Amino acid sequence: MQTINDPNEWIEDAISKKHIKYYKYEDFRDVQKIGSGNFGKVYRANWKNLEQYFALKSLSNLDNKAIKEVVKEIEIHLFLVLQLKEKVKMVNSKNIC
Ligand SMILES: Nc1ncnc2c1ncn2[C@@H]1O[C@H](COP(=O)(O)OP(=O)(O)OP(=O)(O)O)[C@@H](O)[C@H]1O
Repeated sequence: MQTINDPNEWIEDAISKKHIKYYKYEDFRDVQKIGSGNFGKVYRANWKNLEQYFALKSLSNLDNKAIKEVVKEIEIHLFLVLQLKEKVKMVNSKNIC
């Protein structure tokens, strides 16, 4: 298991390499708490002028364990997005034939 020496540095590095997209907190509005988990609280919010809701997660303690949880969640999201894109491609190719 890889050890992360400085979680803040790890996050900054992931953002600069564009592995993680950075959103300014001030661009979110109508932030409302919707739940809490082992790593912190979860809020729903709108971003900029979009009506769509986003889930914001605040980590109460940014340590190695929390970072690994963040990475795991990003991997799950990426996997689901890729699966969805494949399904859309399949539907589109069926419609073309
Ligand atoms: N994307 C989301 N949309 C709506 N509600 C969410 C979303 N993510 C989290 N929640 C709510 O916040 C709660 C806590 O979520 P969170 O992911 O922090 O913890 P968990 O998955 O329940 O447990 P753990 O802390 O062990 O990962 C969830 O149970 C759910 O009610």
